[in-house]
Amino acid sequence: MFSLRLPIPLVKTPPSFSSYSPYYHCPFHHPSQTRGLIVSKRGSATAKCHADVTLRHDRVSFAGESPDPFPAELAAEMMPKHVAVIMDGNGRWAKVKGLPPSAGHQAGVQSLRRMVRLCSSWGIKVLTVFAFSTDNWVRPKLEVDFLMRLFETTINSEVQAFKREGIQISVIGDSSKLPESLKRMIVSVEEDTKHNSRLQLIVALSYSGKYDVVQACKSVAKKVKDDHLHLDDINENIIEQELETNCTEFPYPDLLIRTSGELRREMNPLTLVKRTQNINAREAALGIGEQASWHTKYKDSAYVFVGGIPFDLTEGDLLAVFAQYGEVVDVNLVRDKGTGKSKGFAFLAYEDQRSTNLAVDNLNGAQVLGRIIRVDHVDKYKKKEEEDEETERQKREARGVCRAFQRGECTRGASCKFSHDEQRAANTGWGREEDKPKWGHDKFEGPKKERRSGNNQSNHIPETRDRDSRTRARNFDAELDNQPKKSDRRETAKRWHDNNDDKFEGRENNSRREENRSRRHEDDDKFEGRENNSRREDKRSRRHEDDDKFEGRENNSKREEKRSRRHGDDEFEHKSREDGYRREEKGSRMDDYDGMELEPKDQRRREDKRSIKPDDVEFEPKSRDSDIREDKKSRRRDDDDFLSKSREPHSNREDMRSRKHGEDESAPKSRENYARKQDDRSYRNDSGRTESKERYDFDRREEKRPRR
Ligand SMILES: CC(C)=CCC/C(C)=C/CC/C(C)=C/COP(=O)(O)OP(=O)(O)O
Repeated sequence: MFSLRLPIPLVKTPPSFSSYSPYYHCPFHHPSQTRGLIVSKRGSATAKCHADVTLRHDRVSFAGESPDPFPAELAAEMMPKHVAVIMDGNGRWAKVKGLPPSAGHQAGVQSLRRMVRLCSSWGIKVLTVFAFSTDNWVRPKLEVDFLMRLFETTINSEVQAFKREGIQISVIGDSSKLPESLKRMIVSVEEDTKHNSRLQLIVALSYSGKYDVVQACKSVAKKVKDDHLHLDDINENIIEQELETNCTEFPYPDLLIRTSGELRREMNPLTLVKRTQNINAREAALGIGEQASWHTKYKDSAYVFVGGIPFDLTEGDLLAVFAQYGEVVDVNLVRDKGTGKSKGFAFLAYEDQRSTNLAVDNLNGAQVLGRIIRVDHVDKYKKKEEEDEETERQKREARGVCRAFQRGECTRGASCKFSHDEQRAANTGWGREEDKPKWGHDKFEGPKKERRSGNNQSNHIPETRDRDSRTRARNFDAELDNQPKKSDRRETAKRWHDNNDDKFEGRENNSRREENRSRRHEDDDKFEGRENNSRREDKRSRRHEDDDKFEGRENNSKREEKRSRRHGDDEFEHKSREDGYRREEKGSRMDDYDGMELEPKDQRRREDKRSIKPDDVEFEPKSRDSDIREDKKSRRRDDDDFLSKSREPHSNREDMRSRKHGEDESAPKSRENYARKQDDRSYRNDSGRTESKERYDFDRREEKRPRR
């Protein structure tokens, strides 16, 4: 909820898992080590290992038996009062380490222990941890159960320490969905710690901003209904009072940390300008010297970044402006290669690094020809070597033919990353695959199939949350390959795939299935509720069957174009800092810089709204409903994934999977069942056999997603 209020600075924290990893205390994986967090091994070996958790707090306690000394390099006056932490990245952390997600969550608890101890030692008054959002309920049941037990056991085992250390516990969120035992425990721990005042630990469980707004509205509405409040008296303050986040003296976090280390990259440039100005102002007010200043972090870089530069300005103009603070030895005004026009941002180097401090302090936020420029330090500027024309040409050719160029639509001219070779364009529809004759023949068979293949990891595995969860099943095989006895598993998998080739793999069979499916779906039109599905199927079969019709090809090539452009960007630009700045610049161009003069509060709200957008996209995929549906569909698969990824013998899983496929092939009992099976199938078939639906849906979403 608080995120609607403040432009909260996001801080990247490397996952701070020290040598102490709870996972290593799981006797199931590391029987030799059993100190600290004990995972009891009751019941079924595979299921219970991560489901029954007892915590022994003889290692790292929430509350600090040995308070951490305050770091000398931090200024006590500048410490945040309220720190909020989104506890994400557990799954990713575990995955990187080849561990099941449960191990990631357990490691998260250890991080939380350290955070509580630090906050308590360093005088931070409020720590909010976003542990489980309302969206998390769609996770596999097994994982949800595991987390609920983890919350309960963790908090329960620390009550005494909380009391002893003066830590107050408050839990916010929709408690109606929580298990009864957890609810009881929450009531009791809140009561037991309510008079503590050293640190308030707010645990957000089953919480989301929307949930809070809704419950606040209901509460206000009830007051109006009960005549305790008049309609005309409802204002922001009234709503604010009803928010659950208002359970503390300092409701608005000064610092928001995502433990995954994810950053909100596209922060509004104006916000960045103001943020730097604020830091400078506070440093000046506190009389912080050069040594302790934030500038010292950049003492090894003589480069500054300049954004928001009026497009008419030249290198000479920049030199004139920046030379006020020292001798400028390099100016890289970034220009479009094709048109030569300035892109509105530049990198400048001073001969004396200290000049960068002056330039940042004095020119950040200055107006140049009516635009507010942003000047900031550059951590590690890597001077881009100019490539000679021949190298560039070779790279372009290697990337393949520009699809837009083939359609006569490319507007990038010489700056296009792809080949504009007329001859190649005439011969090929598929970039690098130019050896084969393409038009009208094997258009869908070659690269496209390759692209569809779920096994091809290099093919842009989507990274957002929802997509990630949907691709888990597909990554499943790949993950297994990394497990011990790799070769055996590959063998088994190969044998299985070979055996089932007739049933599932062949292109011919695939298209026959598609035909059958589309034929069956024609009948479906008669049935209410199935219409959309049938339309989708129709489209799909049209794409497959109407090779001669250009429509399908065009759409497809448009998608391919988008995709390849994305690939191109990812490969050659995205990672670079320059690209980050470029995106910022796009944002800055859209900005109304008059905002600088605004009242701080209004200003903050505007910036807030802007800065929320990118994150919303990140957190809230386009179609929440459909994602939830898909998540539900994949729940069974996720359960398997969560439980037994690294333990269950591969052959067993392959067996199970083959049985599932066998069922799929059986005649559907009813139309509804059939439809369900069709949907399920797209998630079960890991190796791209029925990925067409998934791909199709994915492509649709991609097409709808606003381009940056
Ligand atoms: C007592 C108490 C409050 C304990 C906190 C326990 C804890 C660490 C909770 C976090 C649970 C969770 C859903 C994390 C998201 O990680 P993820 O699986 O979504 O990771 P990902 O972002 O990599 O997918």
